[in-house]
Amino acid sequence: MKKIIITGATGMLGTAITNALQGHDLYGYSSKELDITCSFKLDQIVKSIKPDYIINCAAYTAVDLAETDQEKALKINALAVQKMAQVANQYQATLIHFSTDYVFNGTATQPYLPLQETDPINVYGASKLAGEKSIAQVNGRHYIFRISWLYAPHGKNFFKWVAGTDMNELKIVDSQTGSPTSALDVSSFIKHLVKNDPETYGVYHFTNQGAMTWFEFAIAINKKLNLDKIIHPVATFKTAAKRPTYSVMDGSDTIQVFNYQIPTVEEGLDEVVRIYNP
Ligand SMILES: NC(=O)C1=CN([C@@H]2O[C@H](COP(=O)(O)OP(=O)(O)OC[C@H]3O[C@@H](n4cnc5c(N)ncnc54)[C@H](OP(=O)(O)O)[C@@H]3O)[C@@H](O)[C@H]2O)C=CC1
Ligand SMILES: Cc1cn([C@H]2C[C@H](O)[C@@H](COP(=O)(O)OP(=O)(O)O[C@H]3O[C@@H](C)C(=O)[C@@H](O)[C@H]3O)O2)c(=O)[nH]c1=O
Repeated sequence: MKKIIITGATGMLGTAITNALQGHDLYGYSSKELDITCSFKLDQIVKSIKPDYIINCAAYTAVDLAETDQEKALKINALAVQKMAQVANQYQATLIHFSTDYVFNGTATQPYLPLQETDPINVYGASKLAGEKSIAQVNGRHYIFRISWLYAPHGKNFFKWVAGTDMNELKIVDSQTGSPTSALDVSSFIKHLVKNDPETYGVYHFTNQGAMTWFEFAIAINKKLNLDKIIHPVATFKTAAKRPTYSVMDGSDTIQVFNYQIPTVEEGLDEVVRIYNP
């Protein structure tokens, strides 16, 4: 049994990780209970709990809003993360942090490797990259997992939007390719990591295996849930933030280093569909 702090514990990933880690000595904090930008409170909590792990699920994730709220995105996704890495180091805790496929510019034609050049094309991606860099500077016991296109039976996400919208006809972009990733699969992996920690710190990619466009993902959701919606592919969908055209990430290091078989995109979706309760 490990002592584990979870920040952003009521968000999509935080909820899934909290569920997966039941049985450990968990200290989960919503944004109201612990605002990670409050470094004094963060320090106080870590000092008093002295956890084995801090799992940071707190983040500014509103990709479009970030374009006009750069300061807040940076404060939460970079400055607070830097402090968290320092505090984790100070009290000998291992930090598990999550980043995104949006650190890449999307011009690649093959899956991105963890050490491949980053070049975010939107403010959210830039703020998450700044968070990664500030963790690396501290150079401690820190894992960074870049995940992508996260969805779950709970929380706010693309799967739930397609499943729950009243619209019978949807227009969905087929000009962006990535790997939809189940938060349940990320959580099962984190459970495995906490149990079998190889202590090989660094940046890793974790996504469900396989790739598709948002349009193809919408089609798959429509089919698996028997929604009977009409879904049209479109080349563009106007949004404030640019999104990478191709953001598939290579997770073979993760599979090897952690000795873990990552489920496919289809397996991930099947499990979420099975649990989803409209
Ligand atoms: N969602 C996705 O598609 C992807 C997510 N990621 C990364 O995965 C991680 C988890 O994301 P996800 O669960 O989807 O995000 P959510 O937006 O569902 O959850 C984020 C949580 O962070 C909380 N939060 C926001 N600001 C603060 C703060 N200052 N202090 C404490 N908590 C705060 C939010 O609380 P409140 O709601 O009260 O503001 C919310 O509960 C993030 O690092 C994200 O960048 C990576 C790739 C894809
Ligand atoms: C609502 C809607 C969206 N879209 C497009 C817009 C966008 O390109 C794509 C997905 O839209 P979303 O806003 O759900 O996704 P988005 O916010 O871009 O999701 C991202 O979130 C952050 C947090 C990450 O880290 C990324 O990995 C990624 O998951 O679908 C349509 O084509 N038609 C529509 O009707």
